[in-house]
Amino acid sequence: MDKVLVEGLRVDAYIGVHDWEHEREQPLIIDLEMDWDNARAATTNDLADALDYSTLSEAVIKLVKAQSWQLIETLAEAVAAMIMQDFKVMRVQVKVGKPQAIVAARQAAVIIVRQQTPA
Ligand SMILES: Nc1nc2c(c(=O)[nH]1)N=C([C@H](O)[C@@H](O)CO)CN2
Repeated sequence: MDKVLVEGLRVDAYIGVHDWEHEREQPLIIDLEMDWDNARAATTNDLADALDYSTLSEAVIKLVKAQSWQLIETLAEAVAAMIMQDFKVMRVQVKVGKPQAIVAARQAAVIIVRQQTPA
C-alpha cells in the first residue's frame, strides 16, 4: 500500500502527569504514516484526490492544542481516531515523541498503529 507521511511535526502542548507540566507547554514531535492510494492523484494531478498533508497537519495541531493531556498514549489515540474519521484513512501509524521527558534521553515516545475495518 502507498503511504503519505508527515515527519517531525512539532507541536507545543500542555501534556504530562505532573502539575508543573500543565503550567507550561512542552514540545512534542509527531510522526504520521497513513495508508493512501497515491496512484489516483498521480494520474489526475488533482489535490482533491490526494491526502492533503497540509490540511491534515493543521488538523493535528488544532486537536493537540485544544486541550491539555496526561499521557502521550492518550494523545496518540486521539490523533489516530481523528485522522481515520475526518480524512477517511484506513490505517495510520502515529508516533508521539516528548523530547523533554527524560533528561538523559533524546526523547521518550510511543508508537501506535490503528486500522479501520472496511464497512
Ligand atoms: N508511557 C508513558 N510514561 C510516562 C508518561 C507518558 O505520557 N507515557 N509521562 C510521564 C511524565 O509526564 C513525564 O513525561 C515527565 O515526568 C512519565 N511517564
